[in-house]
Amino acid sequence: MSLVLAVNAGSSSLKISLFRRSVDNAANPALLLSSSISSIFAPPAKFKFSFVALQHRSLNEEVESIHDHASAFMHFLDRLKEEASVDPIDVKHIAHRVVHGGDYISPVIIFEESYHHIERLSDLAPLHNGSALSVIKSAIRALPHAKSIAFFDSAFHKDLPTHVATYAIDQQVAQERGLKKYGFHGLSYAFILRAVAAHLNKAPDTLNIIALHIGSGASMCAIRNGQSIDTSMGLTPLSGLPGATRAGDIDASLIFHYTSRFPARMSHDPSISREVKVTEAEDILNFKSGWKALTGTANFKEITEKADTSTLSDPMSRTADPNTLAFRIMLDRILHFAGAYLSGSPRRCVGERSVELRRAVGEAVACLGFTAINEKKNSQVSDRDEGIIVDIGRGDGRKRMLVCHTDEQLEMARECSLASEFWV
Ligand SMILES: Nc1ncnc2c1ncn2[C@@H]1O[C@H](COP(=O)(O)OP(=O)(O)O)[C@@H](O)[C@H]1O
Ligand SMILES: CC(=O)OP(=O)(O)O
Ligand SMILES: [Mg+2]
Repeated sequence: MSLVLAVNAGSSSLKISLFRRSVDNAANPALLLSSSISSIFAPPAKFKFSFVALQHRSLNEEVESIHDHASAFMHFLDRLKEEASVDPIDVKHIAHRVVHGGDYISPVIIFEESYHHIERLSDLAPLHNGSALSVIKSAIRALPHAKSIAFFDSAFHKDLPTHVATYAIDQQVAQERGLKKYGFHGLSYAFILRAVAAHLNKAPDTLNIIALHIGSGASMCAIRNGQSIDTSMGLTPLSGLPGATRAGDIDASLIFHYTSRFPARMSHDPSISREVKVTEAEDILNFKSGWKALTGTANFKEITEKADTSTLSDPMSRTADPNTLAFRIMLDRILHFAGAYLSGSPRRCVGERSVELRRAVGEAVACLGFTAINEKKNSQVSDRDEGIIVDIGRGDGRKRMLVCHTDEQLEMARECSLASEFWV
């Protein structure tokens, strides 16, 4: 039996799915079971295990001993054996999502060289590459007979136009140090592209889409003729939209207000005047900012429940309510990128999860020619919706809003299953 274990180390979660590959249908690996461990850094972690073959019978537990991605992975392996009676020895391929691949633009088997390449990029994805490597290390230790293969988020954006990928800095330095826009969430965008193409019965390379991936990390991607032509994240997953703990785009000079160069110039708060190093400023912008810093919660669902969305049409809002402010900031930044991306050809807009955010974005982009949202359809899309695509627009306009349940694990399993070089 050919089993592929697909492991997705996100910034707040670990999602794992087990697939069976069949040689005659390599493009469609069959899902056997899936698991997700969320709130990894807000203990107790929540562990879910769902058996597809058993009508999605599931196991839900809070696990005190999970405190990072590696312990989450080891807990999964224990449950795999105990609950699903799958002997890990039967798993011969493990597909790992790695956010930053640098100049690696295709999946690679993890050997010493590729491992160190990913390690060297850890600074450029501080919430991700290190966690992914800790899982890769655990996997190699626990399942030494299996091939660990890295699939890169950045690969989907490999052909960004030069003027989009280039920062206006000294180009010699930029080239020597690889300082350019890479873009991330590429496995998700690849999945969405294929799913939307199948839904519309069109070839992926004819599609124009604006895709939104809004999780703990949030980004947007303009896809023209099936290719990423712009995306909101950049050299690192810090830029673009704010995330759970990430600031998103800021004036780059803001960083100096956390360092010794600009002590307390604009504040009487003594905590700001103390000397802070650039690495600490990086830590603040990656781990201690975003909507967690604004509201106290990293869970956007809670924010949408508390935010006052009745005042969104007021462009001059002066809201002081933290949840409403966080929601508005998110909406404002999404519309900023949507406006830029929409200046090209007509597109479909694809998003997921938050009913409120979809409604707010839908109302705001209606003036750009999108069909208005059908509220009933919008609110009926469930978190767990198995139907991958839901069209939440009213009628059949050319510009439509779709909801797509993304699946980065399936994308990796499919790529892994199709790549004959991994099966020799
Ligand atoms: N129904 C929902 N409405 C709004 N936000 C949601 C909803 N469900 C999940 N979220 C947000 O998505 C986050 C998880 O995103 P996810 O992409 O799965 O995590 P990761 O970034 O670790 O991969 C949650 O912490 C929460 O902020
Ligand atoms: C790139 C990124 O931010 O990933 P995630 O949303 O899984 O944290
Ligand atoms: Mg994720």
